[in-house]
Amino acid sequence: MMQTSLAKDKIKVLLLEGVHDSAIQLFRHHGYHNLEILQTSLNEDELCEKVKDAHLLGIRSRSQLNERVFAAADKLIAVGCFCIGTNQIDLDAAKRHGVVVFNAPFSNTRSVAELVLAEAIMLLRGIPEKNAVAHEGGWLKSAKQSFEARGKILGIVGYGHIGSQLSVLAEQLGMHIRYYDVEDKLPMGNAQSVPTLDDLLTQADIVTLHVPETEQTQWMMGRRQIERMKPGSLLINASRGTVVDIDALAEALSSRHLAGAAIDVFPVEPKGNNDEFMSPLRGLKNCLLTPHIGGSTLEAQENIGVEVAGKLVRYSDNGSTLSAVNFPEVSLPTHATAQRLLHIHKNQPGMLNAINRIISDNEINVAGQYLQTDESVGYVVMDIDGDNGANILQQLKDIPGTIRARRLF
Ligand SMILES: NC(=O)C1=CN([C@@H]2O[C@H](COP(=O)(O)OP(=O)(O)OC[C@H]3O[C@@H](n4cnc5c(N)ncnc54)[C@H](O)[C@@H]3O)[C@@H](O)[C@H]2O)C=CC1
Ligand SMILES: O=C(O)C(=O)COP(=O)(O)O
Repeated sequence: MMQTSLAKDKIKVLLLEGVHDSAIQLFRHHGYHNLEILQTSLNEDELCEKVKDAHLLGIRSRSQLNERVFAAADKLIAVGCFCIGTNQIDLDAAKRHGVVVFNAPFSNTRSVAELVLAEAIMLLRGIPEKNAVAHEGGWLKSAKQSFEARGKILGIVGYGHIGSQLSVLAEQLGMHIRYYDVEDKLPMGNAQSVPTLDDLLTQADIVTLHVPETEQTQWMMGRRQIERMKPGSLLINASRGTVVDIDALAEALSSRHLAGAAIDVFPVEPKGNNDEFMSPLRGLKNCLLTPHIGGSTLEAQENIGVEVAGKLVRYSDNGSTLSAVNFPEVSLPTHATAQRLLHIHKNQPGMLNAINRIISDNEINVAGQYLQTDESVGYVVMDIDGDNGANILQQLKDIPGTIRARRLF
C-alpha cells in the first residue's frame, strides 16, 4: 500500500455536523485513526481555530467555509461535503489555497424527492393545520380545501437530479408535471417545460423549488413571484433558505393567498439540535416546517458517508481528484512502486518548464506524468523512479507560484 509523506496517524481528519458512522468506519479501515468528530457545526471563529491542524475536513450544509477559514487552514488538503450543495463553501478561495472540494452529487436525491411528494399530498389535504388543531383538542373534519393529487399540476423549478426524480414519482400518482429550468432538460415521461418562471407560477397548483443557491436563485421567490402564484396554491421549498423571501411567504400564508407551504430550509438555521429555531413561519398552522431533513434518511447518510470519505481517502492516498467540484480532475492509477509527487500551482506561464527542469537536472526517470489545468490552477502528478523524492519535493515547493506539493511513496 502506498504511504503518504506524512504518517497516517499524523493526518488529522475533522468531521463536523454528525456525518454518518459509515464515513468513520471507512477512514479507520484505510488507516486514518486521528479523527475528531463533532455533532454540530462551528461558527467562523471556532472553525478558524479547529481547522489549523486538520488535513481533511468533512462538513454538511451548515458549515460556512470562507477565505478566512481557508487562510487559517495551513495543512488542509481537501474538504468533503457530505451532502449535495456546495454553496456553503467559497470554492474559489478553496482552490486558491490548493484545497480540493468533493461532494455527494446524488446520494440523497431520492430521499428529497420522496419527502417532497409526501408533502405535496399532505398539503393538498390540509394536514398540517388539521394535525395542529387535533393536538390542541380540536376536530377539523371537513372536505373543504382538500384535494387529490391526481390531475393536479406540479410545477418544478430546477429540473436537475431532484426535480426530474420527483417528476417521475409524481407522474405515477397521476399528477401533471410542468418544469422551469435555465438549461434545456430532457423531460421525463409526459412532463412539459415552460419558458418562464412566471408561466410556471401562474399554472401550477403546487410549486416546488429544486435549484442550487446561486446569485440568480437568491430570493428568486420574492413577494412579486409569490403573488403571481394561483390563489389557494401551495409552495414547497427543500432547496436553500435564501431562495424564498420568508416574510412575504409568511404574509401570503396568513392571508391565505397560499393555502399552505412545506419549508425544509431557512435563511438562517440553528447551528445544531440544541439551538432555538427562529422564523416568521413559526405558529402558522398551514405551514409544515421541517428542520432541513430533506436528505436525512439512514440510507442516504450511509451512502454519502462511504462515497465522500472514499473520495477524501483516494485523494489523500493516491492524489485522484476525480469528481472534485472546484479543481482540475485527474484520475490516477494506483502505483505501488514508484514515488508519486503531487504539485498544485498557479496556472502561469513557465510552470511546466520549471517542474521539468528539476526532473532533468536531477536525472530522474519519470514513469508517468499527469496534468490538468483550469483557468487559474494547474495540477501535475508525477510517478518517479529512485529514492530522491523528498529532495525533489522540496525543490518543487520552491518554484514560485507553487500552492501546495505532496509526496506519496
Ligand atoms: N433539503 C435538503 O436536505 C436538500 C437540499 N438540496 C438542495 O437541492 C438543490 C438541488 O439539488 P439537485 O437537484 O441535486 O441539483 P442539480 O444541480 O442536479 O439541479 C439543479 C437544477 O437547477 C437548475 N437551475 C439553476 N439555476 C436556476 C435558475 N436560476 N432557475 C431555474 N433553474 C435553475 C439547474 O440548471 C439544474 O437543472 C441542491 O443544490 C441543494 O441546495 C439537496 C439535497 C438535500
Ligand atoms: O445535500 C444537501 O445539499 C443538503 O441540503 C442536505 O444537507 P445536510 O447534509 O442535511 O446538512
